[in-house]
Amino acid sequence: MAESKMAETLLEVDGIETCYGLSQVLFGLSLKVKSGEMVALMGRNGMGKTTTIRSIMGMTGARSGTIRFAGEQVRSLPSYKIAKLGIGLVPEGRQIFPNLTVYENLVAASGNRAGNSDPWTIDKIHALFPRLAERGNNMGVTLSGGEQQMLAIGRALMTNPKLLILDEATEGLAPLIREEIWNCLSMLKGRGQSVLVIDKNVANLSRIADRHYIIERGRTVWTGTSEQLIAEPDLQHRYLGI
Ligand SMILES: Nc1ncnc2c1ncn2[C@@H]1O[C@H](COP(=O)(O)OP(=O)(O)OP(=O)(O)O)[C@@H](O)[C@H]1O
Repeated sequence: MAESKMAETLLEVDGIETCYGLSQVLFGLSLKVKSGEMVALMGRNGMGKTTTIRSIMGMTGARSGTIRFAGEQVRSLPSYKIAKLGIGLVPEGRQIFPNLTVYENLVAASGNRAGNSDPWTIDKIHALFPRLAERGNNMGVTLSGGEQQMLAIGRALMTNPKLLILDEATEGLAPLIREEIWNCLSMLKGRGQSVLVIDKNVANLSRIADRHYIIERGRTVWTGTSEQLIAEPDLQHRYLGI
């Protein structure tokens, strides 16, 4: 049943504090993603969204608090172990492998550890983003920004993640490509994929995300559903500068 599936917490971040050297960026930040949910993380530049993702992934370890993923405590695990538990990351700046071909980028970390009954395959990724099939033999470095983002999403999906995280899903992309990425996210939500997404487009986020967290100076200052976010335009003005 969708109801009982929605009730299961996949990711639970509770009271994390994260620093870069002596500079503390997160001050007791908490959030949750339930199975099958699409959750948005919003906030103005520099408020700690990327640092939250880096903390979850173990790239910049949180010094306190708890992070549980799929029932396991992951706060002090190395990044590769956290990824293997089933988190697919589409990082800020995409970070595709520039000296591998598009095809090699897609298959480099592919797998189905979670035992997804309808796993992503290269053919399905090509059907989702036909441009990646056309450019299969091209080196990553030759791709446009939009193609790189499609590749980064395709690469993350090829790991068949329990949770897909996108940091700046559509930042810096041309309008048509942005639309393609939003359509892709809608389709993923329809498939029941759990997603944590950072983006600045509140209109699109409130169209497809189930819940939202607004971060201000390393703390969660608001959380609610899309309906609640739309009903409070003042919030967008106060915390998002819109
Ligand atoms: N490697 C780093 N070393 C020191 N400070 C950092 C580092 N990375 C980020 N910061 C600082 O941490 C704070 C939060 O940055 P973060 O990138 O998490 O914000 P953000 O909300 O993702 O913003 P943006 O939308 O600009 O990406 C900022 O003040 C930033 O300058």
